[in-house]
Amino acid sequence: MSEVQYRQDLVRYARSLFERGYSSGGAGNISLKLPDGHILATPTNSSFGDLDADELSKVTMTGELVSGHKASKEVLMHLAMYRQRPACGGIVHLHSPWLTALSCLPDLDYENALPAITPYYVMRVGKLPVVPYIRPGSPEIAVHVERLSKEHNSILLANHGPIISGKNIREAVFNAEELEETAKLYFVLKPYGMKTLTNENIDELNTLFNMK
Ligand SMILES: O=C(O)[C@@H](O)C(=O)COP(=O)(O)O
Ligand SMILES: [Zn+2]
Repeated sequence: MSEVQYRQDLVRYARSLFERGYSSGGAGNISLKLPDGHILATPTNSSFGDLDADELSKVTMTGELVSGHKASKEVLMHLAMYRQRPACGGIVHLHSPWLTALSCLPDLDYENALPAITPYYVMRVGKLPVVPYIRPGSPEIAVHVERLSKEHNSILLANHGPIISGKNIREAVFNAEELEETAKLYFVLKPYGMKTLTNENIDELNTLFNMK
């Protein structure tokens, strides 16, 4: 695939997320790994709805701008995740409504904010650890993300939103969609209580269908 195609892919997935309400205004950022080892990211203050493929920020793995507009203020957080997950090819950070609502709950389990309520959530994500609230753009977020990324493809930033990775941008978006749906289910079920999968159920899924 050429770099032009990677750029078009990023623009297309961003627009799709925007049109379906996963991101609004200038919220969120996306990146992917290019075959040359550089990272292509959304510029700071850009909207997922109207990205220009030629203006995307191309940065080195240490964050220097190679071309395009100034990168997202969260680029260090993305780079921390790529460093810890060598097979990762795409990352999305969203302010999607259900996950952002989840990130604001007072009684969050910081080890795992979303229990194993469905098999597909277990296959794609499994566990969702939480980083305590830190202001957006702080390099300190990257330190926490680096600590958690080795074991987890998705992390929730308290009072902010999720950062979600995948083998490529398509998989990262699929994981984000599954996670957002699971957060929605969690809120729908919370007043009634919910039956979660057993450790045996989870082990079986991880053996047969691990997509993480
Ligand atoms: O919440 C924030 O301010 C950032 O995390 C964000 O989502 C958008 O920042 P930029 O990518 O720098 O526009
Ligand atoms: Zn954000």
